[in-house]
Amino acid sequence: MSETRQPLALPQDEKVGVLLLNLGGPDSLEDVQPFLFNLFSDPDIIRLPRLFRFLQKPLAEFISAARAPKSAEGYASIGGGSPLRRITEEQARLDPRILLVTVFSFSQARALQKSLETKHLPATVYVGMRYWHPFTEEAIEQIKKDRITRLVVLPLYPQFSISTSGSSLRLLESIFRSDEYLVNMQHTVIPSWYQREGYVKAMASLIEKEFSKFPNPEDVHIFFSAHGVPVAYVEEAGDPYKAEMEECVDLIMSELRSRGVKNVHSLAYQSRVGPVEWLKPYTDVKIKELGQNGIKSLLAVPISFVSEHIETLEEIDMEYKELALESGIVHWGRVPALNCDSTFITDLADAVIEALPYVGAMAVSNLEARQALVPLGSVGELLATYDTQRRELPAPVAVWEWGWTKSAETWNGRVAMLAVLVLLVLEIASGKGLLHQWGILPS
Ligand SMILES: C=CC1=C(C)c2cc3[nH]c(cc4nc(cc5[nH]c(cc1n2)c(C)c5CCC(=O)O)C(CCC(=O)O)=C4C)c(C)c3C=C
Ligand SMILES: [Fe+2]
Repeated sequence: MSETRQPLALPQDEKVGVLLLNLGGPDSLEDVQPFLFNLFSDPDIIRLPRLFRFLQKPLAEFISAARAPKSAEGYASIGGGSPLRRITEEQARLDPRILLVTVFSFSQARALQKSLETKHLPATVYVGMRYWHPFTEEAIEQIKKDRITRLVVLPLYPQFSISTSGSSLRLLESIFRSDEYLVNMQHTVIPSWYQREGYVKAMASLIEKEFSKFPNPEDVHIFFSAHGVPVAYVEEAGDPYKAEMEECVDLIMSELRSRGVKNVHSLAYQSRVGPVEWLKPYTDVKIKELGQNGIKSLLAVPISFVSEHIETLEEIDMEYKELALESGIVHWGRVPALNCDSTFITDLADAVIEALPYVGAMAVSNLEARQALVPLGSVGELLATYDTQRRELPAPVAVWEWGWTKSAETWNGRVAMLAVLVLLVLEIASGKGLLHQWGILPS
């Protein structure tokens, strides 16, 4: 973690790139529905049975239209769009002059590039989002234009999940496979990094700092809230997310204990959508329970994401805060996201430098890499270590809300259109049906 690391001995014609992968979020309210469409088109978010894969896009169209009004309300309440792009771009390439002016809004990409320069590694840091601009495909185009020869792929999720880093890596795999330049470009992936000392210390420091804002810091309940995933991801597809999350919380708590912090803590999962069972305890249920049990001071710690986003700014800061106060909690606090925290960014830079020797090499020969739940390696090697059978998973999102609602008529129309589409596809595929009988389609 020192700034005085020796320059890396790289051949002169090597050009190093770092690709930060992230989720992406709508820049404006008009972007909400197309953003949701991209999200629900992802088979790692809604995995349909093989026979029904052709319905992925119509279904995504349907669900995104259904969810857009509620989702847009959330984005409207945080200023009309997601701050994710701005923060992530700033995380890549930090310009210290501008930092003095607007400290908080600085993106991780800028910061990481600056930190790598300080550590004598000239590298270009790119941002590739999964569901919105700048898309991963756009970042890859730039990487090709810049003639990058060694690439370190760094998903900006501390813990690995099939639905986040896994989905981004699957997309990368398909892009890499279909391009001659990329097939030959050497790369490695840092699949998860919640166990890194710098990350753990940075999180512990942020938590400690918030304590001082409470009247009785020793009574504060530390409440880790992670984004949930459906239970089936963990139990049926082998997603390591839950195990990594629990280990991550243990590591941060051990660091706090070593600093003399004795506070009680708990972990819950937020942001579930749809009717299927998600990881428990649910954040809202747990908050109520803590209130009923007489907890008066609660410090919420968002743990699955390193940037401020809709689920910190709206769900935690507004919805959960209100619920906590209604449940009897008197003193509420929230730990800010790491964003461009210098300990964190410096540690990410170290992670990149440590991963570089594995670019193009089989990381499984490295003991430390092998011990991780998801080992360091190339995109292909990584995807071979988990979820290999790509089992069918229940759709996490409600496709239909029963009951006579205001939008029922619109939805009847949409359902009818969807049914016609399904019948049409089935008829074309089978060569049989009414349209063939009536001579509308040739036999
Ligand atoms: C580790 C983080 C995340 C996991 C795991 C995750 C899984 C997951 N998410 C959905 C559905 C939605 N996610 C949405 C937004 C969103 N999700 C994450 C992170 C994780 N998701 C972030 C950071 C964001 C916000 C981006 C931003 O704009 O700031 C949304 C859209 C918002 C909404 O309508 O609530 C949906 C929908 C599923 C189904 C899932 C696991 C299967
Ligand atoms: Fe999500």
